Amino acid sequence: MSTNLDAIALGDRLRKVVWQLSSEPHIWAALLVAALAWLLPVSYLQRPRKKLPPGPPVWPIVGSLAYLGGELHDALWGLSKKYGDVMRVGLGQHTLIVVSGAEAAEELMKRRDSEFCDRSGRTIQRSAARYIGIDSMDIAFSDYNPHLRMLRKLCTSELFTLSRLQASSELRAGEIRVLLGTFRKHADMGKAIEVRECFHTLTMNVMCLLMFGKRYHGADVPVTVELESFKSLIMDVFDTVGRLNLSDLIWCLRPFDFQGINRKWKHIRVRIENLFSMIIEEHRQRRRQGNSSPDDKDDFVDVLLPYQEKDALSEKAIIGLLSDMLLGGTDTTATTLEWCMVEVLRNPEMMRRMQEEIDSVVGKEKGIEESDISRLPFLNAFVKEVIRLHTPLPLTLPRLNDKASTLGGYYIPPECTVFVNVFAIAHDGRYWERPMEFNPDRFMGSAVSLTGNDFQLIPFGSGRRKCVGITLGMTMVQRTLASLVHSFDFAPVEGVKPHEVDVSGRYLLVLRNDVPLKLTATPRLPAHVYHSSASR
Ligand code: HEM
Repeated sequence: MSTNLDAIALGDRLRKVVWQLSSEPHIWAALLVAALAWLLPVSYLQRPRKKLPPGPPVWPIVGSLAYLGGELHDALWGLSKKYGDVMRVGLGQHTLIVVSGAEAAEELMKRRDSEFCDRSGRTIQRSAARYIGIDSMDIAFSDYNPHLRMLRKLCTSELFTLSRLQASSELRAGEIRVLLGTFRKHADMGKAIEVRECFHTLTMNVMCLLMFGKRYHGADVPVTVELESFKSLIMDVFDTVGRLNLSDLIWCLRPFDFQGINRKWKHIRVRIENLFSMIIEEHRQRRRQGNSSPDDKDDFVDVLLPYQEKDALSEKAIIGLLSDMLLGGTDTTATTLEWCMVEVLRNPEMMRRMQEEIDSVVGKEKGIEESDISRLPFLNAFVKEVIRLHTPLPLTLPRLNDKASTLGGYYIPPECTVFVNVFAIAHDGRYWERPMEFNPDRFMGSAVSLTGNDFQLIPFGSGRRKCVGITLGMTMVQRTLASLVHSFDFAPVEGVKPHEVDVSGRYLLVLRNDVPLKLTATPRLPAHVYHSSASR
C-alpha cells in the first residue's frame, strides 16, 4: 500500500518539475546545449572518415623514424612492400607520402601534377631550401610560383637550348680529352685509376665553363685558397644534403641543431654567395668595360646579367640558379659515370660489344663526336640499364601539396612532403623481368625513354618539376662512356675478379657506390688519336 503511495508522490513531483521547466526557457536552452555537446563529438567520431594511406605506426614527436634504418630509399622500398604503392610515413611532425608504383607516379606527376608541384621550405628540406636554395630563390627548392616558372623558362629558352648544347660540344670534347689524358698517364705508368675524382673534375669543369667560362679544377688551374675550397664546398653539400635533418623534422629540436647540419649549411651558404657574387661582379665589370657586347652570350652569367639589368632577375636568384646547376649537374653525372664503369668491369663481354659497335661506326683512327652517339644503340641501351639498376637519384626531390588532395584513392592532407621512390619502381617485378639483373638488351628495340613519359623508368622525374638538365646530363654520360671504352680496355685491379666489383650503394641524395671504384686501363687506339684534334 505504502509503495503505491510513494509511486504516486514521485509521479507528481516529476510532473511538477516538467511543468516548472516548461516555464523556464533558459533551462531548456542549457539542456539543448548539453545534448549537442554530447552528440557532436559522437557524430564527429562516427562520420565517415577520410581514408589516409596506410603506413608504419606514427609515434608522437618522432613519427615513424624508428622504421627507417639503413639507406632511406631501401627502407622505404621495404615498407612499401607491406603498405602499398601510396604509403604514409611520419617524419617527426611532417607527413611523408611515398609513391612506389608506376601507376601512382603517373597520377602524381601527370594527372595531379598541378596539385603536387610545390617544393619549398615547407617540405622536410626546410634548412636546405633556406641555405642552399638561397631562401628558395633558386629552382630546386622553390614553390611553383611565377618566379620559378620564369627561371625554368630561362633554362629551356636560353641556357639548355639545342643550339647552345651543340655550340658547347667543343668545350665538352676538350674536357673529355683531358680525362683521357689522365687515364693514359696512369696506364703508361701501370698505375690503377680511382675514377671518382676524375669524373668529378670532368663534370665540375664542364659546368663551370658553361656557367662562367672558367675551369675550376685541374692540373692547369692555379690553386688558390678560393678554388681549393670550392671543390671541398661541393663535396660538403653532397655529403650533407641526403641526411635527414632532425631539426627540420621535429620542431622542438629546431633551436639545437644536434647533428650540426644547419651550422654547416650556414657556412656553405656564405661561401656560395661570396664565390658567385665575385664571379658575377667580374662579368659585370667586363660588360662595363665593353669587353663583351650586351648580347654576348658566351656563358650562363652573360645570359643572365641582362635580365638583372632589366630588373627581371635579382642577384640572389642568379646565385640560386648557378648553385642549382653546379649541385644538380656535377655529382649526378659523375656518379652515373662511375656506375657505368662498375658495370663495364663486371661485364667484359659487354665492354667488347660496345667497342665493336663504336669501331664499326667511328673507326679506330679518330675520337667520338656527339653526332655519333645516336648511332650507338647498344651503348645507349647500356647507359639506360645502368641508370635503371643503379638509379642515380633513387628518390625524386620532395614535392608538396598546398591544398588537400587525393592519390591512389586515399585522402592526402595539405602540406605533405611527397617522394617518388624511383628506385623501387625501377626494380619492381611488375614492370621489369628479372629486375635485379643487369641486362642492357632489355632496352634494345624498346621504346622506353628516360624523358618522363614512361613511368616505370623516371630517373629524371616527370611533369612540371622534372630535371632541367636531362639532355646535358645524358650527353655527358653517353659521350664520356663512349670515349672511354673506345680508347681503353678496362679491367678490375689485380686480385679482383669482374663479378667481385662492389655494387653496394649509399644514399646521399644521389646513390653513390660505397667503395670508390679503382680500375686499370690499357690503351687500344693508335697513339696519335689520343693527341689529335679529331677527338673533338
Ligand atoms: C645523370 C644526371 C642527372 C640526373 C639523374 C638528374 C635527376 C634529377 C631528378 C630525379 C630531379 C627531380 C625531378 C622531380 O622531382 O620530378 C632533378 C631535378 C633537377 N635537376 Fe637534374 N639530374 C641530372 C642532371 C642534371 C643537370 C646536368 C642539371 C643542370 C645543369 C640538373 C639540374 C636540375 C635542377 C635545377 C632540378 C630541379 C628542377 C625543379 O625543381 O623544377 N640536373 N634532376
